[in-house]
Amino acid sequence: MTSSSVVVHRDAEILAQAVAARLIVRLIDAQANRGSASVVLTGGRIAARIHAAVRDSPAREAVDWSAVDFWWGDERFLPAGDPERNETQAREAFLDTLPVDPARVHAMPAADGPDGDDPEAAAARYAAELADSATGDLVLPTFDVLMLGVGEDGHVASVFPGHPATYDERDVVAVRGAPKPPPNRISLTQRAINTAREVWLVSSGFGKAAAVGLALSGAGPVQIPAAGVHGTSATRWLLDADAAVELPQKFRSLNK
Ligand SMILES: O=C1O[C@H](COP(=O)(O)O)[C@@H](O)[C@H](O)[C@H]1O
Repeated sequence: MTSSSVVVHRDAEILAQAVAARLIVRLIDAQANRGSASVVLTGGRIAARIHAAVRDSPAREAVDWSAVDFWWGDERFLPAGDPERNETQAREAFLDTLPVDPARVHAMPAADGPDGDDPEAAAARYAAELADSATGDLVLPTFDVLMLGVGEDGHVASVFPGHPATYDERDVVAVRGAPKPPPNRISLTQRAINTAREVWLVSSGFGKAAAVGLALSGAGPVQIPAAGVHGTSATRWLLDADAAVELPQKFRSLNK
């Protein structure tokens, strides 16, 4: 049984604080049930605020950070340490301040990594790393929570509207010619995203309102990739009030 919900917070700061609190509790519960936890991080502006809120929360002490696997939903295919890499931003915002196990921080390969400037080979390498962490016949580990930002155009991870990634049968793909810089990226596909127990779509600001509204109004997953993702147990839309201004009426009445 999968549940779907929309929660609207007053502003971006409250949204970031609330998502950080949710994330900490989710990790605590996963560790209580299974001894470890697995989270997929996203990039972007609201993610940076969530990461900082986790870092600054006293409740972070309740998580065994050495028993958390960190994965990424997408990466800007740039050299290691580039400030535009989602990995660099997450490390600086919170991972470098927490007692994580470096072997459990699974960054996507960089453009100066073992595959050089070849995003297809880098994507295949990340798929292999995921498969190595999977159990039984699975080719992906089971993610407890997978967070996504939502682009103004409705993209999630680096799955952009109308791009081949929207109908790719693989779990990890190289993206070339992305409409948002940089053009070369690596991304989980919607198919891979949809294996996570919980998928959280986090969105802030008026610029996201149209995409969020379309995604929750039945748009197709190629036109609006955010419309094509869900968790196996829960799908949560976590919004600030500005991102929620074009929500369909049925969601607005629940979030007055
Ligand atoms: O480029 C990307 O953009 C999206 C959204 O970022 P935002 O700053 O508009 O919130 C992000 O989710 C994705 O991970 C990132 O690579």
